[in-house]
Amino acid sequence: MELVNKKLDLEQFWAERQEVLQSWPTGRGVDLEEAIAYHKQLPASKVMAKKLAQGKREGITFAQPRAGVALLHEHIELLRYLQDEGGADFLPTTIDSYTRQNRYKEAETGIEESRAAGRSMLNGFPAVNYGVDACRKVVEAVNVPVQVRHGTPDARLLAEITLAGGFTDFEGGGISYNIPYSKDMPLEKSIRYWQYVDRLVGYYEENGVSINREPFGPLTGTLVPPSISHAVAIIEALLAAEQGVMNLTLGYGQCGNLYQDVAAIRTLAELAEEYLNRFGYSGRQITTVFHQWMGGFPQDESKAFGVISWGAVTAALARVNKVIVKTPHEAMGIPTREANAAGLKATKQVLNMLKDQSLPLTSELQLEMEMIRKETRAILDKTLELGEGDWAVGAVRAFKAGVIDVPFAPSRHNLGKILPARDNQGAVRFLDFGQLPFDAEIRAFHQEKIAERGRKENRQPSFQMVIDDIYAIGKGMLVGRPR
Ligand SMILES: CC[C@H]1O[C@@H](n2cnc3c(N)ncnc32)[C@H](O)[C@@H]1O
Repeated sequence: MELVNKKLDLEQFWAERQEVLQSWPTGRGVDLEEAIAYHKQLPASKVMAKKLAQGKREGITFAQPRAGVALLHEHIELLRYLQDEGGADFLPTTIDSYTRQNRYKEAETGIEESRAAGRSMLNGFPAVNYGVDACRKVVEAVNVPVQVRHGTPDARLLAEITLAGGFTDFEGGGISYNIPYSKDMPLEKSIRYWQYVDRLVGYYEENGVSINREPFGPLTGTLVPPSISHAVAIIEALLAAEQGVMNLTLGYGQCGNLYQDVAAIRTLAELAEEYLNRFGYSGRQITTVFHQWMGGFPQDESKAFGVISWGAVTAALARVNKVIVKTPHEAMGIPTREANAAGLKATKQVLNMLKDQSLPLTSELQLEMEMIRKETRAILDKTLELGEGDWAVGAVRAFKAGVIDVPFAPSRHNLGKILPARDNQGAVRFLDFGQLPFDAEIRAFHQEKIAERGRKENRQPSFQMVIDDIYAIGKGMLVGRPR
């Protein structure tokens, strides 16, 4: 199938839906007209796009955890606990890894093993195996919007079932849920699968139901420079808008330097609006989400709370619409519900204490914003040129050429030539630009910033800095100083 950034026509979409809904027995439980009616009876307090709009109007930064377990009643109890004890403003349903790879048979086994063991033997909620009615039990058991969080390159059936099940937000995208999650899924395929997902959301929107879409901002979550994640997020927003998506939350994973992270959030919304309007997609609701540090965490729970709180401070000062919260069990694995709630409570304490404070627009902040604008525009404009005006084709060709290049990505479709490293203040810079389309001014800026660190550490900038930075936060630092 020739990839083209064009809204799927309904004939094509209906035909494909028959095949998608037959790929697992629970697909038979999806009735789109009935699902639209179900959504229309949901209270506004449970509709993500509406609550985000209210938060954006009132300048509220909402907090949301990640959470998902194998058994339906345990998952419901977990979400209720995170809502009531943790104070979650939005709830997730994190989907298990088998489901993310369309391996529903193994997910089924995982459910049976969990029942036998009396605890979750899956690392998330196997929504496809449970089907529409079970999803509705989850949505009806809580009082806040629930979002599907996962990492699925082919999320067509997962979207059909969870959206019919009353979830009002769906995370991911054809690039952001491929490059960081798969070894060998061609971008032509994953982008095309996500055009289906977005066309489904567009169909809900055309029938009066608002479903929010959230491209996965952090990507590999390890020292990803803002302009790289912004370029991917904005391309996914443009592809989604073409399919009729009207509500988008664009994301960014914390890097750790305050000015750079605040600059990243402020430029993300601004650049998204700029490109969406430039390409004729006006009237979209754009919100932002900040992910607390996505890289290696300290094992020590007190130190982990330090990292979580620093993420909360940055989210508050960036005035981001939503912050995704980490837990003090991050270094160990799936958190207990108490640890998950603790991360939420620490975050909300900081958000509440900072809601009446703001960060002045200092010259450092302005410089970081200007650099991110220049870099992101350079990547996006080159991508469109490679695509000869088509964003989907451009994205595929940009990755092949290394015009978009995600650090530490497992995908063989990612060139993997760039190298990030922190500068002396911990901001993430480029040690190696790979094939990125950056001019001499941008390159000189990064080279000087890293040279400054080299002078301070009395060592030549090298790959060793990258390695030191990857382990730094887990060891209680930000910049990976030499021992
Ligand atoms: C994107 C990776 C992030 O998702 C988190 N995560 C993945 N699965 C779950 C899960 N089932 N419950 C809570 N957190 C989870 C993981 O700890 C990491 O912070």
